[in-house]
Amino acid sequence: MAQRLDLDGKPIKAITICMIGAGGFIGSHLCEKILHETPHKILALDVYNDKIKHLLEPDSASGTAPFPDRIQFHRLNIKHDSRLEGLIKMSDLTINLAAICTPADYNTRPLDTIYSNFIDALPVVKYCSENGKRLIHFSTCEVYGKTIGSFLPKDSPLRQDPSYYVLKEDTSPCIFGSIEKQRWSYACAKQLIERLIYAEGAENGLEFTIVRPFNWIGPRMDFIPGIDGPSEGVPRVLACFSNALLRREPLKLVDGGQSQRTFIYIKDAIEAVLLMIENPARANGHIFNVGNPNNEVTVRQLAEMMTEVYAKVTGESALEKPTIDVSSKEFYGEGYDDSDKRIPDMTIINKQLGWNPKTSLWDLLESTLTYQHRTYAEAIKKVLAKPTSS
Ligand SMILES: NC(=O)c1ccc[n+]([C@@H]2O[C@H](COP(=O)([O-])OP(=O)(O)OC[C@H]3O[C@@H](n4cnc5c(N)ncnc54)[C@H](O)[C@@H]3O)[C@@H](O)[C@H]2O)c1
Ligand SMILES: O=C(O)[C@H]1O[C@H](OP(=O)(O)OP(=O)(O)OC[C@H]2O[C@@H](n3ccc(=O)[nH]c3=O)[C@H](O)[C@@H]2O)[C@H](O)[C@@H](O)[C@@H]1O
Repeated sequence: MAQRLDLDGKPIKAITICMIGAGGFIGSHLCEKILHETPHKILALDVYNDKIKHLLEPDSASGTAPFPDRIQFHRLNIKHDSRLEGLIKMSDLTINLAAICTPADYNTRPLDTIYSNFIDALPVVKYCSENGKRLIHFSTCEVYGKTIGSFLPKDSPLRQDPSYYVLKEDTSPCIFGSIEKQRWSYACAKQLIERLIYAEGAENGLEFTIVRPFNWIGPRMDFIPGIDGPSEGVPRVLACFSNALLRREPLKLVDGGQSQRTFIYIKDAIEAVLLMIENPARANGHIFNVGNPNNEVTVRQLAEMMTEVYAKVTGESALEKPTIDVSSKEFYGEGYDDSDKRIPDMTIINKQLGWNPKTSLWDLLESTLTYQHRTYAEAIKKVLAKPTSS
């Protein structure tokens, strides 16, 4: 492999990365990228490894594992495993991705959500700080909560002013709903761990980078209920809509699908993370928005576009009535609330890492839905063909 250079033209040394939550959606893509394009080694920690099996196990043709000396899987739960500190000590960098991060859990399992996103992350921060190890911690764009503009009257011209809705790392406030709105348990726990990491940096010199992903989507995100996850489970919107399309059921629009999101292709986003890994001098001490401000849609528009793309990639006609409205109470239960709009300001990541997203929403949906169809269509057909027991 040719010598890799950082953004300042200096050679990049091979490092060992302790990746916690490596078996998840983002972790699986990050492992692939690191193994294919860099010389770095990975200690992959997770309770599951289904999404990275192809990187760990011998392939049937050659009989050997693809990266035997570069990735080592450790099945462990960071809540209670004494191996954690040793693995962090053995590494140059720790990346923490572990979390409960599906909105259906925030108001129905608020204790698990808070423990997972705050309490369980504490030892990771502590071990990094005490052992002088660098940390890249995954937070979320949800820490911004609602936009300032959402509190203005509907017809206020100020709603058109970007300073009322564009979300900027060092100036935007964090605006959550009341405690009864348990939706915000996740955002609040993530906010507090961000503050703790920042304070460890300020008081004890911890070298940290905080990532705020804005709706990263792509293959391997979450699960399809009843196929590779619980039948009653509610994944994030990409998987919910994929599931409905695969089953030829209408896509459910929560409270009219008026909320807005900017979606970014996982492969674009992972490039930003690799730049952070390999350019510590430019990334340390920073909080980075990672999103695609050009891909904004309402959830209703997302449903319409996914329906159109799915028809194109499968050749199947769309349903006559492709969407159906549901109330948030019916869909998520009591205590749900929502972010109205999420547009990332890109100034800081542009300046520090020169990174920009590339893929349009249409293109990323085309490759993702092609993957969903290829991966799940047969399994869904089998499930639908089974007679239901009455
Ligand atoms: N996907 C996104 O767009 C997005 C957006 C904002 C924030 N994030 C954050 O990025 C991180 C990764 O998200 P993801 O989409 O890959 O989620 P994911 O659920 O696919 O991955 C998380 C992984 O962490 C593991 N994990 C959870 N608790 C653990 C524990 N106690 N011990 C060991 N492993 C544990 C899970 O098994 C899972 O494999 C999370 O912190 C999430 O809050 C993701
Ligand atoms: O991805 C992110 O950046 C962050 O935001 C997500 O939160 P959210 O975008 O609200 O979650 P989704 O499940 O992706 O839902 C997006 C929107 O679609 C709506 N939705 C979801 C599912 C569905 O079937 N129908 C539907 O209308 C939701 O109400 C919400 O308005 C999750 O909190 C995290 O994974 C993450 O931290």
